[in-house]
Amino acid sequence: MLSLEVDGLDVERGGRRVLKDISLRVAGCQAMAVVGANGAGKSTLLRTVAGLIRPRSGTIRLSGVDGPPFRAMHLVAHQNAIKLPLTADQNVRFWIRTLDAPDIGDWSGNAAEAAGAVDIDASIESALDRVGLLTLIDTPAQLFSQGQRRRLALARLVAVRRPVWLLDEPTAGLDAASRAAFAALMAEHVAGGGMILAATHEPLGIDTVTLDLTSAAAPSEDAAPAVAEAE
Ligand SMILES: Nc1ncnc2c1ncn2[C@@H]1O[C@H](COP(=O)(O)OP(=O)(O)OP(=O)(O)O)[C@@H](O)[C@H]1O
Repeated sequence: MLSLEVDGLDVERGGRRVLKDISLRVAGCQAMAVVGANGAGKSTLLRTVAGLIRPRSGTIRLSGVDGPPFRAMHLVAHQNAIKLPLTADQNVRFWIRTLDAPDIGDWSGNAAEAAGAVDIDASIESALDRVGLLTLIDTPAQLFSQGQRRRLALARLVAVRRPVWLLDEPTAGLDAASRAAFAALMAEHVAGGGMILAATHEPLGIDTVTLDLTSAAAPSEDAAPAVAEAE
């Protein structure tokens, strides 16, 4: 059973305590919205769970997948991580070739996918279609608007199936129709056994449990630990 458990996480950045005693539990089929004021530590939490920041103390345990945890996760951060001179097709093709991880096991129950039996061209088209970019498949990303660049970044989630989505303000810059389409995508991911941990300032349009980091932004010694449990 897919499960993410974070216990007693303390993180310092620039010599300052940013997260203090954060604990959370999320299982497969669940989504958690991480909320809080600017600077509360939402991005820091996602980056720490992704293994990009070493915590001062605390534990992060992902169970229910084979192989190293980072290969089971997608982090879509503020930076879109797309290659501007490449077309939409070439960007998605690059992700499939570099990020595909058949060694994480059959977490979604799709044995063909887990065995790597996928058609790359079909995967690219389907991913771009899901984010409304199929008509721009051969257009270089540098000609895309900011919202289109964000949608291309999100296409990675469809093109390369990974069970844990760490999303940093995923709907920033998206219009209403794109937000609704992405909400449908997140709902499908969760219904298929996946997990979402999303930092956000706005409702995601799916069922979530909430972890509010506001109290962690200026921790005092007697502050209650921030704990969220997904039921
Ligand atoms: N690279 C860094 N070096 C030092 N301090 C940092 C760094 N990045 C962030 N911080 C500090 O860590 C704290 C938390 O930042 P973080 O980006 O995690 O907040 P956030 O809740 O995601 O904010 P926002 O809602 O504005 O995106 C802030 O006080 C910030 O100044």
